Amino acid sequence: MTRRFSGTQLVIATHNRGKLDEFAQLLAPLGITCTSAGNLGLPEPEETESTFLGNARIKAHAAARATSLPALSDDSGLTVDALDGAPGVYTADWATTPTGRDFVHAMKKTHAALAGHPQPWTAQFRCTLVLAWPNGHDEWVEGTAPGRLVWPRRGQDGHGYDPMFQPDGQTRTFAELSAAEKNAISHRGQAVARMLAKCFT
Ligand SMILES: O=c1nc[nH]c2c1ncn2[C@H]1C[C@H](O)[C@@H](COP(=O)(O)OP(=O)(O)OP(=O)(O)O)O1
Ligand SMILES: [Mg+2]
Repeated sequence: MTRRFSGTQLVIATHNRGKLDEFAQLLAPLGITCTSAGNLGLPEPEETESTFLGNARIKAHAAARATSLPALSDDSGLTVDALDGAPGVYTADWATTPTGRDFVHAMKKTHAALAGHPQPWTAQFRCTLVLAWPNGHDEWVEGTAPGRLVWPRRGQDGHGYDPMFQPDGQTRTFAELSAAEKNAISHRGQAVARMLAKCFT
């Protein structure tokens, strides 16, 4: 049986500021109090699974256990068709440098991997959301945003790989869209809509 959320407090199980800002906007209509794992100072769990769902479960259950509150996690990434789905669950790892995460580095690495591959460089942003309760129950949904990678990268807004991702039906990249425009079509926006329909109605 699908379990429904009936509380007044929810932990967003992320340490990513860009995701958190998007969740704040997407969940604002619910009128519930949201805190985040990052702002609570919870440790960032190791993402040791090989699927988005597996890693989303790790993050949601860790935060739910630590806070005794329901927790919503997001595991997401970019799958590039010409790269057989890479970077996929390793999308964040491609940003790793000796001095921390650097998404300009990650985008350059992605562009370099596409050398010799004909355009369009079709790709998808994918998001799996897990809502976990302290007793160990969870519910999950997915969202996908199809599009293509562009180079040079364009736009100042957004986060992560947004400047090199142009969603289908748009001439602008995610980083050139307003937050509301991105949320209306993004992998995360679609997954949140599905989670709201599944567990918050
Ligand atoms: O809308 C997006 N716009 C641009 N880039 C994005 C987006 N959504 C995911 N991404 C990229 C960033 C990160 O490199 C990876 C997710 O990795 P992922 O482990 O799920 O997130 P994270 O480590 O940044 O934060 P956390 O695990 O604390 O939620 O995909
Ligand atoms: Mg992560």
